[in-house]
Amino acid sequence: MAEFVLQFKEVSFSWDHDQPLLDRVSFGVQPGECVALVGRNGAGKSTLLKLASGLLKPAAGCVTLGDMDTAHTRAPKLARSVSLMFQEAERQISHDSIVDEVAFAPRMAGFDAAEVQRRVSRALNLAGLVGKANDHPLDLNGGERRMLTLASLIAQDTPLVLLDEPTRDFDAHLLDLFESWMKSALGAGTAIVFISHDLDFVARHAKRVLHMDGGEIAADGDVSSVLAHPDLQELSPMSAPTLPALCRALNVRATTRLEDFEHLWRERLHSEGWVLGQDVNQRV
Ligand SMILES: Nc1ncnc2c1ncn2[C@@H]1O[C@H](COP(=O)(O)OP(=O)(O)OP(=O)(O)O)[C@@H](O)[C@H]1O
Repeated sequence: MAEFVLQFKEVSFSWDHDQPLLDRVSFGVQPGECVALVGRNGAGKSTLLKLASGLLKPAAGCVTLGDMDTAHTRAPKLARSVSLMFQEAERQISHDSIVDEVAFAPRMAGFDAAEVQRRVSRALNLAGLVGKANDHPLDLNGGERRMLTLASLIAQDTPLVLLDEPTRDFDAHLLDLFESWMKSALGAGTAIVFISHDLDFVARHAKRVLHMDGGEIAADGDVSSVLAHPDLQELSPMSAPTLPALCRALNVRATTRLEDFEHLWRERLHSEGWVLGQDVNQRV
């Protein structure tokens, strides 16, 4: 079995020959990993996801999915290993009913009717679309259409899922459904690579963050080390997630876990001679 579900080896790509967009980018993603891709607008994040899906081919270097080189593997075979939600997710919807949209990928993959039915039911259930199976996708609002593309990805059931700003347009209910699906998919060993400008969402879910800047991966590490690093603001104008930003302002070691913050903050107050009571905090 391949060690990585996705690997970039020295990958370069440009839309315009005079201006390379990605310059010898290398990284690997293992089964069950949750990786966030962050960076300023135009850094090349969406392009990188399209290269990862095999929709684009590198100008130099290679992208592999398991043991398949995307440059030399046909799309139907790649589709068993990877699925992608576009930034403009509604543009990838092409059927007149929700159920047909979700059934399309498993049908194309050659599954029998019973398996297609099983996958569609599971996907509609996880995406909260059971009661709308026969509706037209145009009857859905923006967030629901994004959930419909998620349902199509769930029905595809690939070991690697790529998501380009997946939580745009979500209300609290859809975000809840989406986060539940994410946790269960990761628990089942699916690898997820997602782009997001919502750094609190990144801090809640990603175990690892790739920060793209200047055509390369400028930082690759856990959430606290990448998103709370002072260089982040210098690399690109992104504010840190709420908790690491608070830690920084209070001069407490950066963390993305509320329990850790509480512990660190109590330690700090204790070291400064404060006594913490139920109702009254006073200095001795
Ligand atoms: N199909 C295309 N043809 C030509 N240039 C493109 C194409 N797609 C993207 N680009 C250019 O490539 C650069 C990187 O775009 P990309 O969408 O990959 O960045 P991004 O980091 O995802 O940005 P954002 O956060 O705004 O979505 C931009 O300058 C963009 O204009």
